Amino acid sequence: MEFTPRALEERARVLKEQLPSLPVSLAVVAGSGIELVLPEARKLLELAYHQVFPFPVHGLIGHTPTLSFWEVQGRGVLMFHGRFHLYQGYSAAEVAAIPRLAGLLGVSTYILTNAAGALVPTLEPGSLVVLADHLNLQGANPLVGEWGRWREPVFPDMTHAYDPDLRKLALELARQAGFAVQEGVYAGVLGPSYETPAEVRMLAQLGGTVVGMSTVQEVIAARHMGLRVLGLSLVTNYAAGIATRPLSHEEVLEAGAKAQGKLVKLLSELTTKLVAA
Ligand SMILES: O=P(O)(O)O[C@H]1O[C@H](CO)[C@@H](O)[C@H]1O
Ligand code: HPA
Repeated sequence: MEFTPRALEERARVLKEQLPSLPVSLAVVAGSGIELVLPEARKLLELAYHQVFPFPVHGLIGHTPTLSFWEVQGRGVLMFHGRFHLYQGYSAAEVAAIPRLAGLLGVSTYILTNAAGALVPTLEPGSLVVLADHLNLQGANPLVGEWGRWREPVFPDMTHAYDPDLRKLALELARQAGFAVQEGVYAGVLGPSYETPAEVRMLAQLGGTVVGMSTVQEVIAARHMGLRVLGLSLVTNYAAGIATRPLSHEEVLEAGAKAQGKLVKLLSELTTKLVAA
């Protein structure tokens, strides 16, 4: 069955009845190998994605597909553990379902994390990139067709897709959490094969800093929903041709696990600051 705006709106209505009745201000999405918890907050509820999204959900290694609901200073924070990717066969609308649902549930700020490859040799694995912009090279857009007509604007401006104030705050807090951190541009490709060395050189020449197979559809949909967006790329590996050994998803997951302590610290600080704002 086709996934329609009506189906998502109906699911949001049902979820609102199931979720604790706290004002929800923030959603956080965990990328590949990134396990997120909020040590100083209370987890009030956890739902499997098949209970959350009105389309068939199939998993991917490195993602535990659940939505958890946390209470932080009397406010609700949604944590999406795992995302949908075009290369898994999901449509652009399904990939964009996470920010759209978050928006329908009342979220105003959308923080996404992802695992990404470094397009430049100076960016070491383990470091963090606060996204300042992106290149959508996936040949898809979640606003095509009826989803684009679902709400205004039909032609959303993407000049400040990644919120400048959130970027500043994230840079400061990431340093405090112990990350080597810089701003950069996310090159979003389709995957699931990793890039060739020639593609990596091209992406760097196009202005990319890191490369990954997610994020851009979500960010377009989030901006269409009027959400403020913060994008954080954990550099899990050097991209092909810069790396001295073959790329693997296992290496990506390992790098996520290694950075977990710092990521949890950063996300805890960010959520505390943002719910209070
Ligand atoms: O972007 P996330 O979902 O973190 O995952 C990244 O890691 C996977 C490749 O190892 C791809 O899915 C890529 O996009
Ligand atoms: O090198 C990469 N390329 C594409 N996606 C990725 N996700 C993690 N690392 C990579």
